[in-house]
Amino acid sequence: AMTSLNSRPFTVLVEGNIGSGKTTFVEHFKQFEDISLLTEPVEEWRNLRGWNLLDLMYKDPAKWAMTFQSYVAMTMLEMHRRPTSTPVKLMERSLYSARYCFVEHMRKEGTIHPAQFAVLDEWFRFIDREIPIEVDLIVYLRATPSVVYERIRKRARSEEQCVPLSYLEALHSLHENWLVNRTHAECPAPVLMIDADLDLSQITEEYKKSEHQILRQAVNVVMQ
Ligand SMILES: Cc1cc2cn([C@H]3C[C@H](O)[C@@H](CO)O3)c(=O)nc2[nH]1
Repeated sequence: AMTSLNSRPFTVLVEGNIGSGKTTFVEHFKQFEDISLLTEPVEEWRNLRGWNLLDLMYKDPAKWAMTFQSYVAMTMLEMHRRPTSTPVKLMERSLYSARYCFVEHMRKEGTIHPAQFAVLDEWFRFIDREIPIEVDLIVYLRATPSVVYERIRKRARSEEQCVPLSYLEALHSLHENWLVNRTHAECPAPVLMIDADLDLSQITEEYKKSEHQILRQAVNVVMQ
């Protein structure tokens, strides 16, 4: 296994809409011993001391979105800061998709009150200013909203069955703003786009494209 010569691992964020295949993508990299995989801690959000915050949020967003997003942000910060012994670290989602996609949408929709947004945004700014979070590459699983809508229905994660297509379209636009139009300067890492509309049989070829990018860049970092 490659040993990392410098203090921190080559860090890759895996980003994309609900149902775009992030967990499947991350698990594809289980085959590499030099990569640590940090999947989205959905089970923590579904059971915090017995409370299913994900379900509470979907059932009563006005009451629970703020609580849910503040816990999500904490779990994301923990993942960003989690030490890994491998030269490469792959993370599913991030504090950036939390702020620029989900919290941003809830602010625009009024699901989160402006005063609640101000508190969350102060937290994000504080973390961005005070806590070093390094990102070297973002893999964007770019999918059409109608495609992920169908997948969510098939996947049948109970809390998500009420997710309307309009929500997925709004989240898609926010991902496009962030990762294609690059409207947020706080996360300047290069973006590698994957066509996530492809179904499982075809997508392995797409993964290979990113494998090469990730491992080659990782070797560069390690050999620096
Ligand atoms: C960073 C971040 C991830 C994330 C996921 N979610 C929801 C979308 C999916 O239904 C589920 C798992 O990604 O959690 C959310 O509402 N807010 C989030 N913020």
